Amino acid sequence: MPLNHPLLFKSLCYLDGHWVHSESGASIAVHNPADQSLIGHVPLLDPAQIRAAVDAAEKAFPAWRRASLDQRAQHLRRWAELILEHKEDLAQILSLEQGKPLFEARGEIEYAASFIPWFAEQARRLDGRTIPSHIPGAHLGTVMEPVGVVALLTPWNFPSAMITRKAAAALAAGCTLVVKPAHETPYSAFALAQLAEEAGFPAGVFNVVLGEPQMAMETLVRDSRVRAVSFTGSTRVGKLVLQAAATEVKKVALELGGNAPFIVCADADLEQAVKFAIDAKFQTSGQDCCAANRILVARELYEPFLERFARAVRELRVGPGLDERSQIGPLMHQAAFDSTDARVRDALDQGARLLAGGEPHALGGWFYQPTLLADVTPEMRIWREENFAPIAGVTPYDSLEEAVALANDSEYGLAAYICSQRVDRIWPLMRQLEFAMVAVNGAKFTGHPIPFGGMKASGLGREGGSEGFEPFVETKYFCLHHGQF
Ligand SMILES: NC(=O)c1ccc[n+]([C@@H]2O[C@H](COP(=O)([O-])OP(=O)(O)OC[C@H]3O[C@@H](n4cnc5c(N)ncnc54)[C@H](O)[C@@H]3O)[C@@H](O)[C@H]2O)c1
Ligand SMILES: N[C@@H](CC=O)C(=O)O
Repeated sequence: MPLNHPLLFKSLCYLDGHWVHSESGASIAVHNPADQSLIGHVPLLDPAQIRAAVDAAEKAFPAWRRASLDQRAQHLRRWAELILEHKEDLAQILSLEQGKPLFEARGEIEYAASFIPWFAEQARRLDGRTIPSHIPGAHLGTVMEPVGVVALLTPWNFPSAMITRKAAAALAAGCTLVVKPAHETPYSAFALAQLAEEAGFPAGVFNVVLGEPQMAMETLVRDSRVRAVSFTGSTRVGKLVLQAAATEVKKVALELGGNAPFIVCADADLEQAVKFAIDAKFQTSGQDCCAANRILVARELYEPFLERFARAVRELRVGPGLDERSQIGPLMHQAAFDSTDARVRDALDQGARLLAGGEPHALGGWFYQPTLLADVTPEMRIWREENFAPIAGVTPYDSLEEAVALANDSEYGLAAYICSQRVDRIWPLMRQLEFAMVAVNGAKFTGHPIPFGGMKASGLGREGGSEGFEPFVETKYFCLHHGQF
């Protein structure tokens, strides 16, 4: 792939300011999900090399935490500038390895960069407080301290933004870090490390490792020097991270799966609701934790909504992410493709009505037709499981009470959507939904200033917003006995 900045395409891990191979020689192949062609091989480090990354981060921590906020912010701002300067190259790399359409890849790079200056600035407000004393002759207060070395474990669906959303907060707070990206999409992580190096971060502050996933996670999480772990990925693996962290006592932040309900109220503007549903369901080709997976439509609007929605789904253009015309890319791997098809078959076997798609796409490989299934019921896999694919399921409801009960019928609690023009409906609905983020009349709601996260099996903690510092800082209380003068 011709890049303006060829050094951004790196096939090595980044450890203590050096680009390293695996000492054991182990590596893993990375494929383009659009055609399964080989992109390259990347090193799989062994536990000793992963511990060496923690050594490096530990060694770099004292100087990094002592640096002034402005010194840290200077590196962070330069990193963000470089990311934006090389947006096109980064988007090409991202689309090549992840498969998302280029317009979304460019959007992800802007999104990824946006967290960095924001946290650099927001760190100015990591202030403590004074406490009116209950002890005679003592002065009481708090200061915020960085926790130390942190491990950041990230998924393949947002290979750049899930790193910067964590790393910007951790670095601005004064922590040093080890990133372990998904092995399906390591090149975006290595490119971010290359730009971190160019931005002048001292050696050891920012490290990127890869290894066999469970071993790498356990090596990092069970290391007592790693004081916090921030994980984004599936609920299944999130539980493993929580178990591993339990052997140590450390901070854990989990950003996990979702199964978003999308409620179309009887008063909704139909055309707007259809557009909003297309955006909310088919972003990231449906491989998005916030994807609108359970679309609930008031019975009186059900058939007109389905007719318009089916037309819009059929118009979605499927193709390789690197083709500028594509709106929907391939699924990430064979397992995702197989489970997508199995969920469609299961829904059809149980009586769902097929209104669009329903088959593997003619492009072959891991492309699947954008699919619309009506009359979906809670017994179907497509309802119960996180539906990480370009497949929409729609269900009618007869009362708002029923809509709330259906919406909350999920182990997940990440994002939810409401379409209505009536504030007397929106407000009570918003309050009753057991979801941590609710978007009303629009699919775009994420961004650097918001507390992104989930309740129930969707996670612990929040990322972005001022809440995003929480995993990376400790409140230290002091009691200074100064006598009576
Ligand atoms: N809540 C959020 O902010 C958010 C954002 C993006 C993705 N996600 C979720 O991520 C999931 C998709 O991403 P994914 O498939 O990469 O998730 P995943 O859980 O399979 O992988 C996430 C990370 O865990 C590692 N991993 C995989 N198996 C492991 C194991 N057995 N032990 C230790 N580590 C392991 C992977 O290499 C990767 O780095 C979806 O569930 C999606 O909803 C959530
Ligand atoms: N869309 C989410 C990522 C979920 O997969 C985000 O904005 O962080």
